[in-house]
Amino acid sequence: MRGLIIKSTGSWYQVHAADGVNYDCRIKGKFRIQGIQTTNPIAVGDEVEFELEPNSDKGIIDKLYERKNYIIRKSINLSKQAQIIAANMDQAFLVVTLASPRTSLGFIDRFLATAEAYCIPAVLIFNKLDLFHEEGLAVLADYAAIYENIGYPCYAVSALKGTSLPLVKELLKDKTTLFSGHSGVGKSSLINALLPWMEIKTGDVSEATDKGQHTTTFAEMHTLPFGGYLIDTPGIRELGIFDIRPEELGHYFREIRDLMNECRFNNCRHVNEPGCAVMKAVENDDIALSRYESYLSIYHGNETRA
Ligand SMILES: Nc1nc2c(ncn2[C@@H]2O[C@H](COP(=O)(O)OP(=O)(O)OP(=O)(O)O)[C@@H](O)[C@H]2O)c(=O)[nH]1
Ligand SMILES: [Zn+2]
Repeated sequence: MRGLIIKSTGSWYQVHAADGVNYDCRIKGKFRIQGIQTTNPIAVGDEVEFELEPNSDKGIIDKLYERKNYIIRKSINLSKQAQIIAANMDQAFLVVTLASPRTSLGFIDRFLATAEAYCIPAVLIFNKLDLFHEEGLAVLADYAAIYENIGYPCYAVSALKGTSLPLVKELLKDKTTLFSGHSGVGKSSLINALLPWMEIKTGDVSEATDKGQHTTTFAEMHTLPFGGYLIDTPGIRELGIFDIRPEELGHYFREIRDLMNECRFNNCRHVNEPGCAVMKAVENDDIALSRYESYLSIYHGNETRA
């Protein structure tokens, strides 16, 4: 039977099958992504084929269907190993805030570059709108403009007051959506406000995440009653930029990608080359300086964290 992985604990997988029932399944055999060693072969969002064991309601997964996309992160303690966080997403929402704890533009740009690399359309949700007055609203509009100008939809919402949440709900309908955001931006509050029956824990306490324990965190997939799925990534602070070679990075900044053919040298790094169309666009304010700075920061391997 064909099914969708909706939960994974590493050894057991919950499969939502074509008959509408959820089955607990194990894996048989090896599932490998070419060239990447993974600590978990299958993740939420994966489409699989499974068979029930004789006289049992438990199943064995024996086939993994090709993925449309997937996100992985490096395991810090096991070099070269990666963990697949989720697969087959239609879109990724990054919940951010310009209130406290403020999301840095560098963090946003890193996320967007990663989403580009994984071929997942990204949307920015600016939360805590209720805390802004005139001046703050102007800053918010400036920030949103940076991203809307390069084609990323932006929504300003308040999880607390419910502002603009129907719009966000509409975007979730019939789609598989990944929710990300660093601790304290109100991601759990937002999910609870959108889907009150889910009762995800919220609070100011952020669990002390020891980087060595990455392998114990799994994404959670929730079925939406109005159609679609929401994938929450608790404890995952950022998607990480997995093995993007510096010379590829320009491809993952949309506005840089659009201009790179106009640089004098076809191997231009857009760092200090003469005749660089990207640097010229930054000078002319056609490319936002903050975006270019993020490009340079990632290019030079600067691991700035929000
Ligand atoms: N003013 C205001 N506060 C909010 C809003 N959304 C969330 N908060 C507050 O922000 C804090 C963090 O909210 P959470 O929903 O726990 O944030 P989170 O992003 O899930 O963070 P973790 O639980 O650490 O992953 C809480 O004190 C919330 O009450 C909002 O729209 N407006
Ligand atoms: Zn250039």
